[in-house]
Amino acid sequence: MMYILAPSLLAADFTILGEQIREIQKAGVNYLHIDVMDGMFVPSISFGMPLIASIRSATTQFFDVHLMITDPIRYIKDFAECGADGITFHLEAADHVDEVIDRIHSLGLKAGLSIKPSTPLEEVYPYLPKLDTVLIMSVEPGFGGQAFMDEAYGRIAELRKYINSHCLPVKIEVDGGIGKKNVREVLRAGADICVAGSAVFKKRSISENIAHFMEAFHECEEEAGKPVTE
Ligand SMILES: O=C(CO)[C@@H](O)[C@H](O)COP(=O)(O)O
Ligand SMILES: [Fe+2]
Repeated sequence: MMYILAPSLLAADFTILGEQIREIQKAGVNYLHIDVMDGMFVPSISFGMPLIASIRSATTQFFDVHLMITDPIRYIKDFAECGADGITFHLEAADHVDEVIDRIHSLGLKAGLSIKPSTPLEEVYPYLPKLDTVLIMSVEPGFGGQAFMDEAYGRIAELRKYINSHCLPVKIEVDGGIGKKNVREVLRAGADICVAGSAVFKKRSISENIAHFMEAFHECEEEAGKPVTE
């Protein structure tokens, strides 16, 4: 099991964005989580295609685009063209979820489906065989820097149990309020990919912050690899 850290660009310092992206890559992290908000599906507006296209030329990292937008099918092609490697959209925002997944795959990208904290987990089950990732929101989507909602642990564990029992290769991504204090619990509950904005970009240096995550990842990887003894 190899865990993935997905630093969320939303918390970056945009005056030195290029430098910060290089620092993440230098620390060995090959993923960037890019939150797109439209002011409709969520109250806030973040950034869109021009920013993604601009940073695309600066890095080979996997661009994990998290669309918090209403009716996402309208923009899948645009996000593919500006450099997304994977697109995750919200189940609550799409009328025809299957169609959006198919559109993402037809453009050669990984497809992810996200649910808000109040959406019943079972609603993603019918789509699991087609998906590359499920993104469990551990905060209300819309803003960085919020506190992790503890109810997410049970949802992650339940989804992990379902995925394993059906032998599905889909990955579990968890987004919102993850830091060095709770990352181990998130992984133990069953996450594969941890999104972290504030905990990567704020307080200490990016490289120190990433080192804390890597330490937790290694510990939990060892734990998970251990034979179970009773
Ligand atoms: O999608 C979202 C928020 O809607 C997230 O990706 C946040 O940007 C994560 O930030 P932190 O909670 O880690 O600060
Ligand atoms: Fe996100």
